[in-house]
Amino acid sequence: MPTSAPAPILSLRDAELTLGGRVLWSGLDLDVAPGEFVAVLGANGSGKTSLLKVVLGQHPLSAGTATFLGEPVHHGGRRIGYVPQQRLADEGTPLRGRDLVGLGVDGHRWGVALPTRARREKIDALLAAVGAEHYGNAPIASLSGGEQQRLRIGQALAGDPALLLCDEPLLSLDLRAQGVVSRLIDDNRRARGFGVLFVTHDINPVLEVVDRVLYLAGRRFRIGTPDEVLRSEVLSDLYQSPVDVIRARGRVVIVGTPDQSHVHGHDHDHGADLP
Ligand SMILES: Nc1ncnc2c1ncn2[C@@H]1O[C@H](COP(=O)(O)OP(=O)(O)OP(=O)(O)O)[C@@H](O)[C@H]1O
Repeated sequence: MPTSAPAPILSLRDAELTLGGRVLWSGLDLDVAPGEFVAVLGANGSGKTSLLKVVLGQHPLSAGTATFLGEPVHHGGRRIGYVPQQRLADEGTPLRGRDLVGLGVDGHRWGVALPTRARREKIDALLAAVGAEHYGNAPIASLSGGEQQRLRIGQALAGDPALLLCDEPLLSLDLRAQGVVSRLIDDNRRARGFGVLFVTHDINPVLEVVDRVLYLAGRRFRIGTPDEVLRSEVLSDLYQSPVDVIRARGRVVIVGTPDQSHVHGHDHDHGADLP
């Protein structure tokens, strides 16, 4: 008997987003299945972060629908984890690693505090899930970018998300930490079955773990596997100008997009992230 595909956790239908009088994208159809890892790529200003904000109920669509677990998306919806685009913690912040994770635990209790011991055990379990048990008591400002990102992911997992939204979580991390954080998200989505919508300007650190890519450019988009989307003819058509996609040593390099800073694959070779 044929088995039917599981219902998507997130569905956008004929979705259009207008911000500041400008249409960022339109006609967007996107389904994210349970456990699926979707990377969101595209030029600066193409509306990647804004897509996450639509899912968070912070930006209303100008047309179409967006549903999460069968209900229209809305602000403050439960079971969506969010790792925001943020720089490293300020020097002098008094928060320890476990306090950061604890904010996630408390944030999902809707005013009903957990007993102290249960709360501590939950935080310990989350620290272990992200491999951060050794620095739970360290002030977060003393931790590396990769260590802080682990804690942020632990915080985002506190609400048992069905969907994890990540906005450039690898920014400012070195190559090794990018690999560690990517694997951590991948391991947890496999173990816990949540879907992932992962905004990134560089596909390479997650190329091996993504199921599909959503590429936004010039109000339009393409969705498919990396092999289907990251092709010269597909991106040239999307950008309406010649773009070359080069595969070299397992990496994808995209050359010729109108947005000059958006060149995948060059940045890490030089050990620095482009903005
Ligand atoms: N609240 C808002 N009101 C008006 N315009 C906005 C608002 N939020 C974002 N924008 C504009 O919408 C466009 C898309 O922004 P967004 O942050 O989604 O792009 P992005 O694809 O994530 O870009 P980047 O790769 O540079 O982070 C930008 O031109 C931005 O200035």
